[in-house]
Order: sequence, then structure tokens, then C-alpha cells
Amino acid sequence: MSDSRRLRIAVQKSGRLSKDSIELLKAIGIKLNIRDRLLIAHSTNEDIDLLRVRDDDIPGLVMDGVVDMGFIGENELEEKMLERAAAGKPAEYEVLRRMDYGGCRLSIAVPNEMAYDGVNTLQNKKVATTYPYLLERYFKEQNVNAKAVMLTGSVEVAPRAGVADAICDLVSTGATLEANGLVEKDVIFRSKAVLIKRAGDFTDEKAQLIDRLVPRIDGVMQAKESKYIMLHAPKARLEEVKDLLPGAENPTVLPLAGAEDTVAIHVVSPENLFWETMEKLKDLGCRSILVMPIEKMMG
Ligand SMILES: Nc1ncnc2c1ncn2[C@@H]1O[C@H](COP(=O)(O)OP(=O)(O)OP(=O)(O)O)[C@@H](O)[C@H]1O
Ligand SMILES: O=P(O)(O)OC[C@H]1O[C@H](OP(=O)(O)OP(=O)(O)O)[C@H](O)[C@@H]1O
Ligand SMILES: [Mg+2]
Repeated sequence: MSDSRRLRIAVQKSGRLSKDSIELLKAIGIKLNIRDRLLIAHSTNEDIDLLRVRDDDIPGLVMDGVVDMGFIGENELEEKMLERAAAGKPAEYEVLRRMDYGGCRLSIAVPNEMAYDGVNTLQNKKVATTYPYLLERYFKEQNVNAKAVMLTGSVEVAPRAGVADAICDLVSTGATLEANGLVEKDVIFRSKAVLIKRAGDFTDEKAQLIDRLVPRIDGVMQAKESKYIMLHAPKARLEEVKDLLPGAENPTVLPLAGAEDTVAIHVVSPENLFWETMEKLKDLGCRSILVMPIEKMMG
């Protein structure tokens, strides 16, 4: 059984957010033994239990204080917040960090053949969606009198099935819409995964654990975007080389044994180096240009 002294974190059991959320927890040093059928996973090195649930349940679990934290898409979080607020239920939470995964948008899409001239075209029409509160909020803002029809899945087939005239669903590449003969029209919400924390007091132990984990998350996210760049550059072109390197205000410049007119440059870049930049560096006479991933960062 789970122990209330242990920090409880909810993650999606299987779906778009599962892999990245688990990978992040592992990257910040939490050892987890996840077996497919087990819905609770106990960390072996930290006082942490993982609850593996459907993503729809995560906002409620956090807002009811059943779990301490959860990884959830902003779309689902905002929808549940509106739903609970409408039902008079507590809907408090704190966003600890916005993650770099789970990026998608909630969009209105219509059948290819529909003549669409803005959202007013949907006046008195039915729109199938899993996010009725977000959609109705948008209709209200746009002064459109349309009806949101709730479907929990396979929303894209609704127009062909005669259930609705249009849909409002999550889009990333657009492949699902295209495969179903639909065209994206209005983006109503942009979303990424977030790490949220319940409201209310925490024991000192839990508060300290959270304070230790969150900077590690920052470290992992920062490291993912950053690169360690090493290259040999002609001394005479040093300033031009520095101008090309992102974040190279104070690079490490080292002499090269046996090559008076060449130096080695090392720099931690906050972003990746584009091929175009590497080509320009080469044109300046740089050689042995290496771009390496960074695993962790701190300080
Ligand atoms: N195509 C996508 N690309 C990136 N992120 C997405 C995509 N589709 C959805 N997401 C994000 O991932 C979340 C989970 O999506 P998924 O499709 O796995 O949910 P689900 O089918 O509702 O799963 P569950 O069985 O847990 O209820 C979405 O709420 C959204 O935030
Ligand atoms: O624009 P695309 O890249 O095609 O992605 C969009 C699709 O991804 C999500 O579903 P998912 O594939 O997670 O499956 P699900 O319907 O089982 O949730 C979402 O509900 C869309 O159907
Ligand atoms: Mg779901």
C-alpha cells in the first residue's frame, strides 16, 4: 500500500505523456521499477510513489489532494479546472514547471468540403470534442451560438458518422485530421505538459524533497537544449569566431601545443549549433568542430 509520508506523483499510465514523464523522473535521479500491470510504482532510492493513471484523472487527483504532484497536459488541466469550477468543486493547484514535451494545440477542424468563413460559420451547428468546457468558452468569447457534443475518443470520425458538423480536437502534425478528410481552422488553445503541485501544506520532509527535485528538472531541461562546443580556431579570427558562437561571451581559449597561430575554444552553448554556423566557422578557418550533448547542468 502507499504510505502518506511518501511523495505521490501521478503520471499518465500509457499515452502521449507517459514516456517523457517517466524519462524525466529517471533523469532527475529517481530510481523506478515500473512493471506494466502495476498501477503504483515505488521508488527504490527516494520516498516517492508513482501513481499510473489515465490522464483525465490527474487534475482531479491533484486538486483533491490525493496525490502531491502530477504531470499533465495544459489542455486537460484547464478543461478539468473549468469543469470543477462549474460544479463548485475546489480547483486549486500550482504549476511548478512547464515541460518541453506534450506540445500540441486544440483546434477546430471542419470537413474538406465545408465552406468555412470564420468561426461564425459554425452558428447553430454541432461540434464534437473531448473538451466541451474549453470549446464553449471559446464560442462564448467569439459570440457564436454552437453546441459542443462530448465524445471521449475517435472525435475525428464524428462528421462522417453524422454526429456533428465539425470537430475540436488535439493536433500535432495534422496527420490524423488529413487522414479523416478534415482541415484545421481555428486554434483555440496551445498546450504543453506541465508539472503541477497540490494546494495546502506539506510536511517538511516532502517540501524539502520537492525543493531538491525541481532544480534538477531545470538542470535536465537546460542540458537538453545546451551543447558543449569544441573547436580549433585561427588566433587572428578569434573575435569573428566568438561572434558566431551562441553564448560565447567568455569562452575558454586554450593554446595548442606546436601551433602558435591556432587556439582551442571550448564553450557551453545555450542552444544547438546550426549546420550553417558550422559551415561559416569552417570558412573562417576553424577545424575539428565538435558539438556534444550535455547530460546534466547545475549552477
Ligand atoms: N499528437 C500529440 N502530440 C503531442 N502531444 C499530444 C498529442 N496528442 C495529445 N497530446 C498531449 O498528451 C496528452 C495525452 O494524450 P493521449 O492521446 O495519450 O491521451 P488519452 O487518449 O486521453 O489517454 P488516457 O488513456 O490516459 O486517457 C493530451 O492531453 C495532450 O496534452
Ligand atoms: O496531429 P497528429 O500528429 O496526427 O496528432 C493528433 C492526434 O494525436 C492524439 O491522439 P493519439 O494519437 O494520442 O491517440 P488517441 O486517440 O488514442 O488518444 C490526438 O487525440 C489526435 O487524434
Ligand atoms: Mg485521456
